[in-house]
Amino acid sequence: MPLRERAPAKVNLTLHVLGRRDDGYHDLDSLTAFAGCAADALTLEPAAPFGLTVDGPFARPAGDGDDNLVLKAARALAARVDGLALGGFALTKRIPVAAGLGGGSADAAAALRLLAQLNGLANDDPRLLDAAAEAGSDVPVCLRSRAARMTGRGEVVTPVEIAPTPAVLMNPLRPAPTAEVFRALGLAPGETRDGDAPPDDVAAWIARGRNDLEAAAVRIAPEIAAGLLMLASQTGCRTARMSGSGATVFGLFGSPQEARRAARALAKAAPAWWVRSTMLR
Ligand SMILES: C[C@@](CO)(OP(=O)(O)O)[C@H](O)COP(=O)(O)OP(=O)(O)OC[C@H]1O[C@@H](n2ccc(N)nc2=O)[C@H](O)[C@@H]1O
Ligand SMILES: Nc1ncnc2c1ncn2[C@@H]1O[C@H](COP(=O)(O)OP(=O)(O)O)[C@@H](O)[C@H]1O
Repeated sequence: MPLRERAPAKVNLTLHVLGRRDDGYHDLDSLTAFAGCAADALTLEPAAPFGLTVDGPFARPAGDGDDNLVLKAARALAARVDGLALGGFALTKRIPVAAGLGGGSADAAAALRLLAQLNGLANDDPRLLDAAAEAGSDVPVCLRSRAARMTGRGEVVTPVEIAPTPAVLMNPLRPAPTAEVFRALGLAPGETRDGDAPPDDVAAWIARGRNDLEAAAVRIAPEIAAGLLMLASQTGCRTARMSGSGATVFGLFGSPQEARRAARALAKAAPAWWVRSTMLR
């Protein structure tokens, strides 16, 4: 029987960029949450040879080659754990790719959880955390897949309690490559910006927050501005913002019914977009 894990989409409720480091990465401060029903599915068959098959609506852009983050994460863990038992992975790809939803990172984290289960490793085993950080900046926060404050390059993860938050996610199905968006932000190496301590109240943290990558991402994918306008003008959402490096935008609502109603209206108004209503936690 294969082992199974869900790999839920990540949403950056806030994303503040605090500076560009000399190693080319940016220091971030982000309140991050996870979608209840926008997720990839990953299985691991211990008896099968090491490898990966991919199916689902976004199988092609994700690819099943060596650069898939599932295999990259598995190799990063195998390099740290002598005699690590592996197996055959099968991924069903339902999260749009290069969308600011951390789909590849969620898959990498799910692969690490499956390997931890197979090999009897604890969730807080430092080798698991190191392998996650090597696989990508967003992978550490995806290991737990519950709301957290993410700082540093992404590797410093502090759990945050948030009330389950009804949301609509919408993506124009145009990729917004993360590195390109950070480049478009145009910070010089070593340049820093002041960061504020977030308010204790999570609702205020979200309401007063922002996504510093929004303007840079709009220059690369102008549809983002149209999505934000649709959310703000047509749905009555409390907050409309971009997730990660885009191009996914999200609206936050007072109730799941309002979110579902808005998702139906948006899917009709923008039939070429991927639209989902979900709870963020
Ligand atoms: C922006 C965020 C916010 O959660 O999300 P996405 O838009 O990818 O979902 C993440 O920081 C993305 O994390 P991840 O997608 O894992 O990025 P990585 O593979 O580590 O890095 C890809 C590239 O993005 C840039 N990068 C990434 C993270 C970071 N803190 N600073 C950066 O400058 C670098 O140019 C790097 O080469
Ligand atoms: N399992 C995977 N799912 C999606 N993309 C993947 C995966 N493995 C590698 N990639 C590559 O990683 C890049 C970022 O993908 P993704 O995680 O979807 O971006 P984002 O974090 O912006 O949503 C893409 O260029 C894609 O080709």
